[in-house]
Amino acid sequence: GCYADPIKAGIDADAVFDGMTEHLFFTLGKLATSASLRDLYMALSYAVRDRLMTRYLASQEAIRAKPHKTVAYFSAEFLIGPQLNNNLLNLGIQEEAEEAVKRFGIESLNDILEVEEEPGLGNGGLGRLAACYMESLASLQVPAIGYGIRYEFGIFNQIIRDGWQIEVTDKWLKGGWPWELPQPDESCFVGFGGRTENYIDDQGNYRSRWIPSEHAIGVPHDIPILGYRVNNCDRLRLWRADATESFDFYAFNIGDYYGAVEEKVASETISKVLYPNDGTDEGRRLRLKQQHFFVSCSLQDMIRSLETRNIPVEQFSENWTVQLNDTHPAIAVAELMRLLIDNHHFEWDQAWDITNRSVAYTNHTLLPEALEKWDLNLFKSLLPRHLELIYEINKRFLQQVRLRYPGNDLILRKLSIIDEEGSKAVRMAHLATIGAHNVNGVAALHSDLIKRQLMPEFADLWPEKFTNVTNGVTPRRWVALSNPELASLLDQEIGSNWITNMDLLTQLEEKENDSNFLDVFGATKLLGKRKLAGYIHRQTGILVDPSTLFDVQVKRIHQYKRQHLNALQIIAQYLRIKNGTAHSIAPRTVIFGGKAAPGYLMAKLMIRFINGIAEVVNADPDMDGKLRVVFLPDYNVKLGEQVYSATDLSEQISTAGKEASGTGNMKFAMNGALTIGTLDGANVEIRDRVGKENFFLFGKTESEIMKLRKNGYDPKQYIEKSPELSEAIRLIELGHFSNGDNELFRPLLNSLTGYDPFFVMADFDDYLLAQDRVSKAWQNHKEWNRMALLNTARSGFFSSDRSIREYCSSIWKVNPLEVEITC
Ligand SMILES: CCc1ccc([C@H](C)CC(=O)N[C@@H]2O[C@H](CO)[C@@H](O)[C@H](O)[C@H]2O)cc1
Repeated sequence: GCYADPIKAGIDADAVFDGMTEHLFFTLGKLATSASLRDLYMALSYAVRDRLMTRYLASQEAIRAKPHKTVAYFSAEFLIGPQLNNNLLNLGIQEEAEEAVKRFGIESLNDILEVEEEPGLGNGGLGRLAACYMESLASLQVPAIGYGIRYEFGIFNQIIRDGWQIEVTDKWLKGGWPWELPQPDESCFVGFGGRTENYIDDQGNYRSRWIPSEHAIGVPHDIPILGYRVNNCDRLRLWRADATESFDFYAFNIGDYYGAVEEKVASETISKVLYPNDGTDEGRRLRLKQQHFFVSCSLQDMIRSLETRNIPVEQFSENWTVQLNDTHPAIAVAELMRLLIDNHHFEWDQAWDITNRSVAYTNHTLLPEALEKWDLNLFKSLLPRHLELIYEINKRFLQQVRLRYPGNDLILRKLSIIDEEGSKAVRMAHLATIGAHNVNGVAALHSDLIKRQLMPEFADLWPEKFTNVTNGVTPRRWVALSNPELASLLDQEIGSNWITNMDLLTQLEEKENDSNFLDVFGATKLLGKRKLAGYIHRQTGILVDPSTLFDVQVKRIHQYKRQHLNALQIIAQYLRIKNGTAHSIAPRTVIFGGKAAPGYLMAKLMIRFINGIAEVVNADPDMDGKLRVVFLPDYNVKLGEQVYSATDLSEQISTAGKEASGTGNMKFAMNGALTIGTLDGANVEIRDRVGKENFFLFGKTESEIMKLRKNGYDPKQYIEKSPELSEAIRLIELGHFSNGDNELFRPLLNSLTGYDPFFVMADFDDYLLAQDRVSKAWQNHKEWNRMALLNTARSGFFSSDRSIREYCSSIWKVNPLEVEITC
């Protein structure tokens, strides 16, 4: 059924206005006359949420009525970003909302959108990919649930003080968040610690069971994920941890007030905060607790949904397909076995068959320090029953390996889930790979390196199990929402179907020599740059000229992403201008953005280094009109929406073989930025598709880096060979960018001139040459716009709709489900 009341469901401006007025009055207890911007944001959000509900409920009803295989996307992170404008776009009522808010005397809808708090429930690439995938699943009408954790505090807010990153707690929930629906009656119990015991059940079967010493409750909070202009509205089910016993009266009565709330505090801590590391496994007990918590709640929830629909649990894999977003939810392999064997009394083989058929695993990084390995004792103390099951899984697996490689003990040690070297540990990537029916990388080169470098033995054992699905990004948020000028130009030029069929963009190629069109295309970029210039001035006080080349590197700060290589190149440009040898350099504004993990000191020093350079360059009159350097604080999804549509040059300069894919690179290309980059991750596929001539390539390939590493790499050789590089280093050593303090950047210099693990020195000269090619190309604006247009025209492949279609057909074997809404 549907809800026809116009105040709740009408999609014209009047109805939206009435809906807002009603929520102001009844939900927020405010009169329009005294409503703040935030009140109006909440009122509009509730009014929009009303208009999602019919689709939201109909989508669930459709599955209840006719069982349909559903995707369960398990991720410790979902970086969903601001929700209001995305829901207005996907409902198709942006204009109506614009008109409605104007009736409250508001300048524009943008003023309302600006006050929205974004849920920072992720660190970077992995979390944002999960969000793009959830939106594409709904837009492609594929039933899906994203299962994760409702962190009370998300990724920290970043402020820059005296050039240093300062972390500030992210209180995203303060004042309430309108986009979630708590469902306490669907809570789940989760155990931790304790012991296991064997017993004989009343049919005389030998069984094992877990006696946890600690429990927590998982309360689900559902967030509707509406597809673009379809009835399908999937959901994100995020678990909040609560105490089984929230107040201990006995403790209170004897005056032990802390004791009275101790258990509550302990349980709630589980979903208190997101771990802010983007690629370094810290192996903290609470992190493993978080992983088991949301995985157990989710699997219990999935089994319960079968039972409530009277579908036998035996048919789990026909009704659910589980995607593990990296190893963070890999405990799912053992937890599903536990639930099927201990709770539903399945025999081992049947339970394993169901698990193997249902689970697939995506790897997002090759960095050794990012591969999760849990200390055996920690694992045993927290999850004793799971360890027993993992031992059994491992035993049976190694039997297979022995058959395949008789007498080869080394390979047994290499493949075992249990790492016996040094302090014993549980290798989660091995558990995921053994338990899954499919393992994929996130770009062609990365998937190849998984087979050649990370898991050669597994790939040799199960070649068909290892596949590739190159990442993608949703064009709804990353073009239509964040670049409305380009979107309306596309609508005019090729109609509006591009937004759900990005391959249509190739029609733009016909316009590559249409200079009027190229001018209009260039003009949309300039509009974005003007907006960003305004934002930069408001945030940092730095005045930048939108007519300069906007050269942008925004992503998490990490040595392998080589923000310091970019910074060194800026010093070289600075020196050329100072020495009067900067003949043909393009006037540039170099923009950085990105957070460093709080414990990652070298990354934090890289931020200080960039700000040190910015201070000197921006204060030097010789640089006026030639060079400006900006570090944009608190880079997140919202800021990203402003940056991708305002960029001429996209910096994708990681050491070849280190960036699994990258997704920012795709967002830039879609919005007509040219890429300067290495043959790493998805850069390879971007260059192949947009055309080698429309991409500024530099740097050593992955195999050249391997050779260099194997044959012994001495960065000093490269410094000596490069006058501009050695001059730049000399200037840093003099303290030129640190007010004369020549100790401040010592650790950075020592790393670069000593071991240089990411080959910054080896790629410097080639990078500088590529930047010269950029400067030269920038001189000819028409030619630049032509290349930019071809990047947009040929970026259709990088839509997350294409990625999701590949997952659906090659891994999940699921089909779309039309959701009928009969009024
Ligand atoms: C255990 C700590 C930890 C936390 C996060 C991660 C993520 C896997 C890191 C991450 O975000 N990887 C990025 O995933 C993107 C989506 O596939 C890729 O585009 C990026 O190249 C990859 O770095 C690893 C380890």
